Amino acid sequence: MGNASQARHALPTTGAATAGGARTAGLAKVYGSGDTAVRALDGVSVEFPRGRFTAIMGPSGAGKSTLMHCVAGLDSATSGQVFVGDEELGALSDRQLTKLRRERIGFVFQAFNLIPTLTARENILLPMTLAGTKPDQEWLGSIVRVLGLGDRLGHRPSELSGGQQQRVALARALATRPQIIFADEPTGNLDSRSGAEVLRLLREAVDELRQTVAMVTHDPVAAAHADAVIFLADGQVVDIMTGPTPARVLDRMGELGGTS
Ligand SMILES: Nc1ncnc2c1ncn2[C@@H]1O[C@H](COP(=O)(O)OP(=O)(O)OP(=O)(O)O)[C@@H](O)[C@H]1O
Repeated sequence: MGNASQARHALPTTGAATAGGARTAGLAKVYGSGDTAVRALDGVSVEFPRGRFTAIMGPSGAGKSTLMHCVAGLDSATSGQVFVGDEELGALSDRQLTKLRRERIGFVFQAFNLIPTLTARENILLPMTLAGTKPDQEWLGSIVRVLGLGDRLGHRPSELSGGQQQRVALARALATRPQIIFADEPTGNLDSRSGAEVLRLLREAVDELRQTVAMVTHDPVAAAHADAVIFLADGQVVDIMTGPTPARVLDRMGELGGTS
């Protein structure tokens, strides 16, 4: 894998790749009402800085998925604000939000979510096929090179290992040069070797392709690949750890009451 600064020079720089990451200001999310209301997020102000890899951790029910869904525009805030780049999501119409999600946000899921009848190449190009836009061949070439998918592009998901399928899913997320990629337990369905490979590639997407990544995980080893870890508990940010190591993350999770 080439030298990071060389790769940076070799890559084209377009608007989407250089615009800001995402952030929230006083974000609150309440599900339901009255006696059954659940305050899933309670005044969360966090930043997912451009070109950085941020992990989100916390005990079960802490609000990790809710935070990710609100920042990704999949769920609306009850109060407070979410910004993707300069765009405040609450100010957008449904149509604008759908467009922003399609063009500026990438998703990587635990379950890969590839279309079984399409080849790896067709899966990677699917967001652009749906949007009727042309792929940037230079950018696609960079992605395929970094992810090591060159000899797998003609295969269908059933002909690929779990790790290879997740690499295709990551390539699909990167293909539109999103402003931010959300990864939800991306190694949850992988053996430890394939999981480590996917984490290394997420790291390279940040270091070599200058992408912004936010990842929800329960795994301290996975979180240690990030530049910073946001810890949530009961819908609030209780800590932000920079330069995480598995041991420090594990300790902090222990204090918060468990690793899941
Ligand atoms: N659609 C919903 N309706 C009602 N309550 C919800 C809904 N989604 C989440 N909640 C509640 O909001 C709180 C936060 O849930 P969330 O899924 O964000 O937590 P999490 O940290 O991702 O948990 P886990 O690690 O178990 O996935 C929980 O109490 C959950 O039960």
